[in-house]
Amino acid sequence: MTLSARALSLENVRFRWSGRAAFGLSVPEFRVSRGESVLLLGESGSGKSTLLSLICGIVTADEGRVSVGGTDLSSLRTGARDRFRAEHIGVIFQQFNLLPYASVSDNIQLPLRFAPARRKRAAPDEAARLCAALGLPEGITDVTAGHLSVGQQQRVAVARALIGQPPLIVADEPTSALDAATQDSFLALLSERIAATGASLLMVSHDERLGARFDRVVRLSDIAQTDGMTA
Ligand SMILES: Nc1ncnc2c1ncn2[C@@H]1O[C@H](COP(=O)(O)OP(=O)(O)OP(=O)(O)O)[C@@H](O)[C@H]1O
Repeated sequence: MTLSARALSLENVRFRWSGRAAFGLSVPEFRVSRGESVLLLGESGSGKSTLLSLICGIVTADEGRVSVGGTDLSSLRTGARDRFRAEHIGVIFQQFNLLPYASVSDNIQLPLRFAPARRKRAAPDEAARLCAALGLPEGITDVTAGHLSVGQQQRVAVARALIGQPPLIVADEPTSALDAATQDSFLALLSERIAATGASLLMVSHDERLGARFDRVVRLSDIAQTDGMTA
């Protein structure tokens, strides 16, 4: 398999947060193939969000290489990295990060503002279609995001990650606020939508029970060494 066939590849990566309680993470090798879904398990404070920040180019590795779709993120300057992320990665944050005063439709379309190629791929009614596919009620696109239930916010965050079909979806504990039954139906919906676009999914969680819905389950401790204060 050629490097460009990888959705994601980390090689000999080292990263350390600065500051007194400096936490360091090193990842000799980690890869995700195109179309593959991977659940990355780790305890709270083990470095999962740090790893996702490296993968999204929010922070850059001190050493080694993080490549998304064959592009080495450290070869891009900050602005170019932000645009690259908007074009190629759909991110679902732990707290969803919706704009509370903006409509559902504007929230979903937000990444398209910074990503012309992704914008071109998105059909004019894609926000509404994604909402329908994710089981949100008709007409919700005009509702202000601050008025939504937690479960609805979560679906809107997924629609925002999926719009314009980015090749990699990255999710940080998106089910932590849900009960077990809702978690399962949410994950079923997420997997189905992602399979429909052929994207790869990397989700991090501390919850082993979610594993059945993924092609592969990886423990952070199997791919990374960490040091420093972790609490
Ligand atoms: N912006 C930051 N600046 C400095 N240190 C940080 C920063 N973000 C995280 N850390 C440190 O990195 C370590 C790992 O945190 P991280 O959030 O990556 O773990 P996690 O596995 O995602 O935890 P959780 O499951 O609780 O979200 C912690 O010691 C934390 O204090």
